[in-house]
Amino acid sequence: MKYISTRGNAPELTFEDVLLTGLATDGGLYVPKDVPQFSLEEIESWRDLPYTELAHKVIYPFVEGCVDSAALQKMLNEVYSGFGHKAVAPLQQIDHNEYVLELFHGPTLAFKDFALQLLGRLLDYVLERRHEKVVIMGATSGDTGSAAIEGTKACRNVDIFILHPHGKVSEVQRRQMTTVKGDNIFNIAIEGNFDQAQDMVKASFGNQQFLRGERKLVAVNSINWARIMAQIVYYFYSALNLGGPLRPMAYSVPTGNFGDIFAGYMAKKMGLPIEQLIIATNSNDVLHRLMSKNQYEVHPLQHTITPSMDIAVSSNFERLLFDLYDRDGAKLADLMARMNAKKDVVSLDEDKLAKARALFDSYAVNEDSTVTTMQEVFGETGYLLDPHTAIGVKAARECRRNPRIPMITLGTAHPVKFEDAVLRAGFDMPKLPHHLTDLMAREERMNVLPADLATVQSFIAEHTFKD
Ligand SMILES: Cc1ncc(COP(=O)(O)O)c(C=O)c1O
Ligand SMILES: N[C@@H](CCOP(=O)(O)O)C(=O)O
Repeated sequence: MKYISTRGNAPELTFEDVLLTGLATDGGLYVPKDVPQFSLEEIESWRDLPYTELAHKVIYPFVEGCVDSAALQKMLNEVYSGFGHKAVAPLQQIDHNEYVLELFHGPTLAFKDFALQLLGRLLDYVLERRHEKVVIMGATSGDTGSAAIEGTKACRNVDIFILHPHGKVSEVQRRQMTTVKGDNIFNIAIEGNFDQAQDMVKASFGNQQFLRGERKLVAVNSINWARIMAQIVYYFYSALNLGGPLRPMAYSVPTGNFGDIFAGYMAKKMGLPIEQLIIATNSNDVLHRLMSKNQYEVHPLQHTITPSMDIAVSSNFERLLFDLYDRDGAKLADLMARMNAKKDVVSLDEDKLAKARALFDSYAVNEDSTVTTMQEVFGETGYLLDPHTAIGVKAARECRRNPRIPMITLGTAHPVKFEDAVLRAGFDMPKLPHHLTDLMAREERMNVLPADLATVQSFIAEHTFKD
C-alpha cells in the first residue's frame, strides 16, 4: 500500500513512513493511493468474527508489506482484550431501530483508545526495528491527549508532548493526562485554545529544526493515517451486528476534527453499505455552515459543555475535499490556501458541494438542545448519554431520512468525563470505573506555557535533549 499527499507535491510513502509522519512535506495529509475494496460476500463472511479478528481483516490491507500479519493480530488481541467490555464496541438500543455504539470502554473512556492503543504498539514495533527514537507532539481538546499518553507511555523510544488549552478541558480529562507517571510524558497547558495548539503542532511538522535533525516528529492526532485506519473497523463491526451488509446502515457522528466521520466515509468506500452519514456539530459549526450555506468561514472558537468538539478548523475535512476535487492535488492546494488564509468566505464549486451533500447531512446542536437531549433519552430509556453523544443523537433524530434503516450514533465518550454537562442536565455524576477511582487524589504534573510557538518548541527541545 502506498500513500499520497492531498496536495499532490510530496513523496509517496509506505505505511511505516506515514505512521512516523504528521503532515506531508507540501502541508497536505496522507491518504491511501488505492482504497481497499471488499465485496458484500466477503463482508458477509465476517459476520461472526470477534472484534479483534474483524479488525485484522479491515486493517491489514493498509499495513501490508510493513507489518507482519501475525504480529498485527497479536497487537490487536492485546489492545482490545484490555477494554472493559467483552464486545469491545457494544450497541445500546435507545429506540426502535435507533442505537448508540459505545466506543468508551477503553482505558481513557473515549473512542480515541481504539486507535491510540494500537498506534503505541505499532510505533514500538517499527521503532525497535529501526533503532530510532521519536518525539510525539499532539494537540488535544481533552480526549486525544490522555488516550495518546496511555497508548504510548510504555513505548521505550518515544517522548510525548501533549498540548491542551489551559482551563478548557474537563477536570477528569485533565487529570487523565496529568497524573500519568513517566519521565517521557509532558503535559503542556497552553494559554490559548485548541486551534492555537493544533496550529502549533502543524507548524512544528512544517519546520522541525528545533529537533536538530536528531529526532523525527510523530503525530498522534487524526492527521496521522493510522488513527483513521483503526477507527474504520467499528463501522464494519456495528453494521455486521445489525444485519449489514445485507441491509444498509445510517450513522450520526459527533464531529470536531472530522476524523471519526471520515473513517465512516472510508468504510463506505471500502464496500460497506452506508445510506446516510450525519455530521453532528456543536456551536463550533463551521462544517454545518459550509454544508448548508456553502460558506466556509472560521468563526472565533466557542467554549461549550462539549469541550472535545470545541474545534474551529476541522483538519480531516481536507481528506474529503481531496476526493471531492477528484484527487487533484494542485486544485486542493489552492483551495486550502484560501481556506487557511481565513480572510474571505470561501465557497466550494457547486458540483463539489452537490457531491458533498449527496454523501453527508449535517446539523448543529446548541448547549440547551444538548442538555434537553440528554434528559429526553434518559427519560425514555434510563440511559445517560455523554453530551457529545447527545449531539449525535439529536442530529440523528433531526436528519434521519429512512426510519426503516438502523440509525447508529457513535457514543464517543463516557458521561463521567463531563461533569458540567451532566450536572447541568440535572443528573448525579456516575462513578468513575474501577481503574480510575483514585483519579481525583493522584498527583498532577503539567507546565503552563503561553501560546507561543518558539516557547513551546524550546520546551520540547530542552526536555528531549536533557542528557
Ligand atoms: C468525545 C468526542 N466526541 C467527538 C469528537 C469529534 O471527533 P472528530 O474530531 O474525529 O471529529 C471528539 C474529538 O475528536 C471527542 O473527543
Ligand atoms: N477532540 C479531540 C481533538 C483532537 O482531535 P484528533 O481526533 O485529531 O486527535 C480531543 O479530544 O483531543
